[in-house]
Amino acid sequence: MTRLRPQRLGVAIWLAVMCTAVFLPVPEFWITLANYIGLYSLVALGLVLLTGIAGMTSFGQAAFVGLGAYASALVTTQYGGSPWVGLVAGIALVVLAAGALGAITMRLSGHYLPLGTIAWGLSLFYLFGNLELLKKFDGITGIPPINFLGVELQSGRNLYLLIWVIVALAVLAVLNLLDSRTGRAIRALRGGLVMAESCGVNTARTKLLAFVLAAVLAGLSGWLYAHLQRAVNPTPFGLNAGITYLFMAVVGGAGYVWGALAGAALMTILGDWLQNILPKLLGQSGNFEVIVSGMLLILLLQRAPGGLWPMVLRVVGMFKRGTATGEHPQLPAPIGLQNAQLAQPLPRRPQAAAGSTVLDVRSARKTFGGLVAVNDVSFSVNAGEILGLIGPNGAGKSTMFNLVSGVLPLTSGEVHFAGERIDGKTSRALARAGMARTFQHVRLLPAMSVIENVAIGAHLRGHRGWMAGVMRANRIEEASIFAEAQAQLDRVGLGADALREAGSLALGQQRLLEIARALAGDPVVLLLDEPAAGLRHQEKLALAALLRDLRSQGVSILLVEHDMEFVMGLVDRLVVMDFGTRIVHGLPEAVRNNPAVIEAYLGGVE
Ligand SMILES: Nc1ncnc2c1ncn2[C@@H]1O[C@H](COP(=O)(O)OP(=O)(O)OP(=O)(O)O)[C@@H](O)[C@H]1O
Repeated sequence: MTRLRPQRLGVAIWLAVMCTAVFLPVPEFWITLANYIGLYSLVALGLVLLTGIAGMTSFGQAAFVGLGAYASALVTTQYGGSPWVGLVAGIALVVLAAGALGAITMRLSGHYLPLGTIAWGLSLFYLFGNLELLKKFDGITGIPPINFLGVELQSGRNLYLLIWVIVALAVLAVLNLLDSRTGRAIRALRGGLVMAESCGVNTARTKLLAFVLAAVLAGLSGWLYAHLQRAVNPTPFGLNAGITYLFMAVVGGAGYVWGALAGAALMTILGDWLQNILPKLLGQSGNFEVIVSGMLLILLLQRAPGGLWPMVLRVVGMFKRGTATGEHPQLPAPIGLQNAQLAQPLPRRPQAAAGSTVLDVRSARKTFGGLVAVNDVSFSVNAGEILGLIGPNGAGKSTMFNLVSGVLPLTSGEVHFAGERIDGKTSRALARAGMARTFQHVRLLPAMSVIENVAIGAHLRGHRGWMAGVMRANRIEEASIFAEAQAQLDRVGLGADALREAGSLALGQQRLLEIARALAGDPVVLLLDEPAAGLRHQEKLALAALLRDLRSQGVSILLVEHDMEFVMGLVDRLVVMDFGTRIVHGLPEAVRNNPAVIEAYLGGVE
């Protein structure tokens, strides 16, 4: 039996408390407030997924709430359908609309993305208000209540249980999703698209998925809203509401599932309390609560930039630290580690025959305007060897690395990998073909555990989708991916740190972690971009020892490095670049004594 993880236990306890509350003699007003918190939580939960976790800001979620609400209102009042048919119609409409809008807006980046969401948020609002079918700004009235197992959910008290069970299921679904192969891909978007793609994640599809799922949660909230209010009009689905939803997610802690609930509860209760108390204090009525709550929320965000939930976690952590042993804090074990006994070996790709050419760069050229950054450079990497590519600052090494790894297109020339021409292919296609890389400036997900970071590297070795993640139908695959990730961590010497936060590792360990992540993809060749940069002497020695080990296990490595001493005792062959040109290549000792190298490279070094 699977142990209940703290998060899941949290859902169970909280749901039990919420469900018991309705049977106590609590005032009707509290029930109404709790119902609205539930509805807002659903939308904020979608925003946590979309904005806090996937890193895409949307001001337009209220429009999806409106789509869910109007669809059910229309189905039930105009076509005589049941609210459940309305729910199906609403979700279908939201998926279609979000699919179409997301396909356009998710391509935007920077401030264009939020502006894009504002644009379609406004468009949908005015669509609701101008369509005769939807009774324009007057809206639709006479919406029937939901009938659940023969019971008409007429009152707020009746709907309360349904709302909170749906919220609990949604929280559980998002928690399950995030602890799955697709969830890690969504989280990887935050680490930069180049990193995610180099691990084989289809970033465009993953962004769209996050967008549609967030919209579905909003649509679900809209459906409940329509049957709670029994009337809909465009006002609650406008831009103001969109901003408020985003505020809820950010104030609660946009990076945390529980932050959605915290934010929705805080803003709803605070707004209501201020609305009651301010007229009494000020002796006059007006919308003062909007001004005061705005100021209070700014203050809160100043004190706690990550939102309310991280503050709660810190307080809980303080209590925990009292009993801690001084070890590094451990993150909860992902589902893949909890079911370790289910693990099966992941499929491995055929490795290249020893000595055969795995990577062949032929007259690669790259120009930036008039500057020739890489000038017809050729070299090859053989199976089971370490080839060093070195050169002084500005020699063109990074550009060469980007040409080989599919980040930059070649101006001319060819790159062949495992017998196939690969220039022009995406990083993702190269990952699929067996090329894995690390980054000059380490690119990890610092808040994620070490082992989950490595599991992202094995993305292409699994295939279960988001639904399997949500339904937990992925246990065997998750266990297999995590067994592989643990094996790679053991291989680089980080086995004992699997559940540490990746961001808490020293730089040298972070570089080892990147190598483990690359190895988790079962690569044919490993491309390392200045792995020794910024490392202390001991860390360099450990890294060199690891690379020697990997070579002895048959791994082929292209090592792009600035540090001459680091590569000398390590690589089998060296290629030296200067001013974009290959000036020398050969065995390390011969290269070291070559006058051209001494002049171009060592000449400038004391
Ligand atoms: N995107 C770009 N646009 C214009 N010029 C560029 C671009 N990228 C690199 N360059 C130029 O190409 C040349 C080679 O740069 P590159 O970063 O590849 O060198 P490097 O050998 O990796 O240097 P370092 O060790 O300092 O990273 C430099 O003159 C650099 O200014």
